[in-house]
Amino acid sequence: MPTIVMTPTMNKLDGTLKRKAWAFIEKLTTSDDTLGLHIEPINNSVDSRVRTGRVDQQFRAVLFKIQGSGPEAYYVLHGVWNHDEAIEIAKKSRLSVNPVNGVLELVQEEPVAPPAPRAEPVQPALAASVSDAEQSVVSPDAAITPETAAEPVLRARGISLADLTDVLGIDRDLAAGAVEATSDDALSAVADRAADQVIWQGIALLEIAAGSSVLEVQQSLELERAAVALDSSDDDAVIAALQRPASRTGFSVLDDDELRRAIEEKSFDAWRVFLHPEQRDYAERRRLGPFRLSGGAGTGKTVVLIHRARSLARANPDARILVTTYTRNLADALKADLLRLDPSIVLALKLGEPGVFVTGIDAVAAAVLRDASDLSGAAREVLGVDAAGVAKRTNKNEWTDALESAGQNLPTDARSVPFLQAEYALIVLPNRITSREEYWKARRPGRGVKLDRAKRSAVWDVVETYRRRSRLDGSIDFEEAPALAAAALERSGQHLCDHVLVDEGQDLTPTRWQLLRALVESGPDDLFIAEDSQQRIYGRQVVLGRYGIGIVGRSRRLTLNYRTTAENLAFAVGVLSGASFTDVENTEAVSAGYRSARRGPEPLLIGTETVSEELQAAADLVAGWLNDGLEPETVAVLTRDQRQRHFVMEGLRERGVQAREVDAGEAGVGLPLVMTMHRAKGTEFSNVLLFGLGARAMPSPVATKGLTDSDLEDALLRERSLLYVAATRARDQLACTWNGERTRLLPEAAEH
Ligand SMILES: Nc1ncnc2c1ncn2[C@@H]1O[C@H](COP(=O)(O)OP(=O)(O)OP(=O)(O)O)[C@@H](O)[C@H]1O
Repeated sequence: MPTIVMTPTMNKLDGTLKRKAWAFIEKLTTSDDTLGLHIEPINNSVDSRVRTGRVDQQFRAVLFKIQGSGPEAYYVLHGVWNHDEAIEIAKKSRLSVNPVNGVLELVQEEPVAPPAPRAEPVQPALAASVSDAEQSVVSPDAAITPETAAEPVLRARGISLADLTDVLGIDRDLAAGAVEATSDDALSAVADRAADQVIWQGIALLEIAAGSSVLEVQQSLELERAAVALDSSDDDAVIAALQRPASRTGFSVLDDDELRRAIEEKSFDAWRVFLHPEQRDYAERRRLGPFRLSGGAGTGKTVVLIHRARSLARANPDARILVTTYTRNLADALKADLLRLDPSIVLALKLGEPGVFVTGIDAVAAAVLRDASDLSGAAREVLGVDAAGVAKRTNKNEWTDALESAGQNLPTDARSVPFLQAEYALIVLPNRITSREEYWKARRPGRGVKLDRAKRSAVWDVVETYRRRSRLDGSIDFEEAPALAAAALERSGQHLCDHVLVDEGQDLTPTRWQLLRALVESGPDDLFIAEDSQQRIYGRQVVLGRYGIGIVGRSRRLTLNYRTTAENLAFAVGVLSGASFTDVENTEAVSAGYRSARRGPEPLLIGTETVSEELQAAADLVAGWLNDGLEPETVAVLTRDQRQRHFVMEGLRERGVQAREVDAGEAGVGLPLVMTMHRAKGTEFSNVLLFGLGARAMPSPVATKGLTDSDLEDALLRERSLLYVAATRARDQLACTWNGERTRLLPEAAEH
């Protein structure tokens, strides 16, 4: 059976043609002699290995047959086109091994785009010199005087043509275009052009455009020099080149299972097969201890986590692997993605059994508590009581009631439910404080409000009251449950997992981290943490080192955004500007260097006078998108809270636009969706409308009411992050509406 190698173009077919193309591939997998496939070479083609095959009367597949020294051929599928176009494309397509780095490329002998202004050969040594670069700056038709001519962007950064061609292996014309670019936009445009030709070169130039050095690009794409000169005409060299990490951004050798599924589904998800070398490395390389993968929204952290779970499961089918995250909706989505990546993966039915167990972190706590052997010991250690009811969760109002009944002596800056809840979750529980005396002595780093002994006593009065009431009620709260579970595990000396992988780690609270730490023994591949501190919309900033999770030196960041267009990304990053975020290692989180592989329309910003006008604008936008032919479920309207979600649903309905209100559970298909920004975490849509971005609605008055100064600061940070999360859900078109004054969290941009 021949080996089938896919390129991304094979996924761009629609309708009947798609069906026929996959039927063609299916036949090809059995034998290339199959009657009717008409696999034929093309006269006068630049690559003698190119073939066309008959998809139907009108369409032809263009493919390469690589025989090599093995018994079976490799078929590299380039794409499917109308007969005449296919012949033209086949004639000029060449599979070529990059002479600098051994990466496989599919190139067109005649460039599709007009040649860059400076196409004549340049001696690499000379190209690096200033005089040469100066000559090449001025395009013949640009009326720019030497005084006004802008300096090429890359020259200012000390990057020469030779760096791009001879060190990185970038095509000479593209490299010439890049070194001549006098603005970031012009440089990005060259990167876009490169991506249309050879994907890895597009990524390399995008990384350069975003500020990476030549060495950094070399490392990120694993572009070390080819050890031997590779000969493109040698089939075995081509087959070897397929394995280079950067080749795998544009070519995927499907294994039997993947191929069978792709044929069944008549497509394959790019994220399943075309990983960036960095993503592949983070998914596959074994680590000596906890590993943190950070990165902006849409950079593929979840994709890496899912690939890593599979890789660990494949390496040891008996391993007990936990994949978890903060909310149940997200855990369900992770499970669905894991099964999409690999339906044969063995899911564990219970925590602690071999296989991959996917569930929300609170369900993990509940599962541990259900089976814990020494619950009373854990209750004594954490809560200072002999027994705790672990099946029931404490009512949210208990803190308010405890504050009212025992908070008379509290200082003003500690007299709020959010303050007390945070003090309990960040200090009391993780330190297992069970007495007033212990609380007096506790260290309280990062808590803002200073508390002397008397003030601490006043806080403790409320904590004690809260605990007493919960005990009478027979309940524990959502912070206590993981604290107890962690203590129970520690007392049992048992580790229920061999590997724990956490998504959206920034939202986890200290006791949840303690639980994760207790689930898995410290050692190789114990914890893999995907997180983005700038997307923290729950909980408080946490420093992992305080909970036995030492990451030092095992932290990496992804920066290439696969989801959002450059326009939406710039807008979303603008939401973050002016605020400072601290990550789980207690260092400043940065958003510099994020870049997008895609371009699209500018975000639409629509301010109206009245709320009814805003609803009308929303209804018009959504109706317009549907009229343009978007699949309804790829359109989402996001709101700040549930009340507004109902309001928008009603407003759209009154204006003739049917939509589906999404809360917990699956989003469903067939209608545009309306959900809160919180619910939208981890999802993505083609077009997204952020409704209600007025100054009075965001920051939310409810979320910021009655807070102490430092709590308010953190709440405002979370509001900003929430808007960032919401804005980064759009793949293509982002729109924002408000009535009256707009929120100050929005970055400055033109109104439409
Ligand atoms: N190598 C890849 N090739 C193609 N698509 C990719 C690749 N990596 C990620 N993607 C796509 O990019 C999008 C974002 O990926 P993912 O959800 O993993 O990002 P994330 O960093 O977890 O985002 P967020 O923080 O917003 O949840 C998804 O549509 C995913 O399929």
